[in-house]
Amino acid sequence: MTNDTTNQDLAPEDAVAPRAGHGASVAPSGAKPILEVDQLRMYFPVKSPGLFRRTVGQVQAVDGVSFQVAEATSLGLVGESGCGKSTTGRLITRLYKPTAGAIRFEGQDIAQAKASELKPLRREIQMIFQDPYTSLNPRQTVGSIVGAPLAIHKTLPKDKILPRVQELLEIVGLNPEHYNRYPHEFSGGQRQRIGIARALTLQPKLLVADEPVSALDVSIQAQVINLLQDIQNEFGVAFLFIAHDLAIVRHFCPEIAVMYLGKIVEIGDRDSIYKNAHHPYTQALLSAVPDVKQAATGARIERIRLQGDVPSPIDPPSGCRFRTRCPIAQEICARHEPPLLQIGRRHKVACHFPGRLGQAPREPLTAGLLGVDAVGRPDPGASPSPDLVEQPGYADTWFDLDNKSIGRA
Ligand SMILES: Nc1ncnc2c1ncn2[C@@H]1O[C@H](COP(=O)(O)OP(=O)(O)OP(=O)(O)O)[C@@H](O)[C@H]1O
Repeated sequence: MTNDTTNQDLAPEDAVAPRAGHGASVAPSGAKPILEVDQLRMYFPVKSPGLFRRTVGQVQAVDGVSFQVAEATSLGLVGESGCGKSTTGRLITRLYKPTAGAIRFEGQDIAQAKASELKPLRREIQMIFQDPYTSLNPRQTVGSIVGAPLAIHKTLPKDKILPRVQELLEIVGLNPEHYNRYPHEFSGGQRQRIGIARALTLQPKLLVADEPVSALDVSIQAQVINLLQDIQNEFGVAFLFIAHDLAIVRHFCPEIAVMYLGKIVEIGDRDSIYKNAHHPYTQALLSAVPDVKQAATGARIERIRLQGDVPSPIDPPSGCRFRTRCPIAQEICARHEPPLLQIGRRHKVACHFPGRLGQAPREPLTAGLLGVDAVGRPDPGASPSPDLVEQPGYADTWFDLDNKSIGRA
């Protein structure tokens, strides 16, 4: 069995596009955050070759990232390869211990929790991996793969494990009688379903899905996304959904964070990101999303091709990390890192010149807040605003760029 679309055992969602009932998901208003990430940092040491292996530098993989994920909803984390998405996911599941920052799960900071304290947490937060070929042990049957967490955590008596495994296989659209088969007997899409069943075994409250469909055939991707949507609707699981492009998370995630070189450059609800992006990097990513409607009206924005490569996170550019590839960068961008400013009810952007595509302001909007002049030199008559401390989530007031005033919820 290697082809999902010809497999009779699959759930009947063979359409590529999200099927009826799978309209874009909406975040419930006022939902409580289940996860709060606050100024999270992960620096990997770079060692010299040879016997003594001294630390000669640091890979700043994640550098001061803050966001919230509300209960039973999804945050999409998007950016090019190497921007720190997977590291963020691995920090939240505590496969890595962060260099600094807080990870509050249901209000409790787990960032520095010890191994013994992490055991109960492993039930609540689970991960779905990108590659369904390498993430399943080829020598174990599907039954033992999916049932292993139950055996480890001793949550069920032995004779109840198989019925639970079969129930889980059914939930993910696989034949419950196939529990004694091996991973190689399944196609890529089916293996990813096995990985999803395994992640669901302990009824987690949060799933970190690290590019869960990127390794799958395009025709299978929508089926797996529909399955994740069904799981969210049925069990109320929250998702951190990691993806490298904005097309994949569009229907699934009511809220999206865009990362570049270890930092969040823009975060907001779906409309703010897809219809009202204010960061040149988000705009470039969006210009690569095929949009049928825009193409039909002839209004499709031209593809923005960014110059050069992503710089090394060992030695990132000064000031704004995107400036070396940014089409609108000016002097201030090399001198100061732009703060992640709230510019709408649920919209934040980290740019000195935030604006809709082609409408960036000429003067930096951040100069006054940073206490500097237009090119970023210290302004003797000004001092940095105390409001610049970045918080996860959104405040009740923001900088309304259109009206040049304070907006209020
Ligand atoms: N264990 C590690 N040791 C050293 N550097 C690492 C380690 N893991 C990741 N990095 C580096 O950290 C940066 C961020 O990597 P990460 O895998 O988080 O990015 P990503 O956006 O998920 O990329 P991809 O989509 O390619 O997985 C990269 O420069 C990567 O080389």
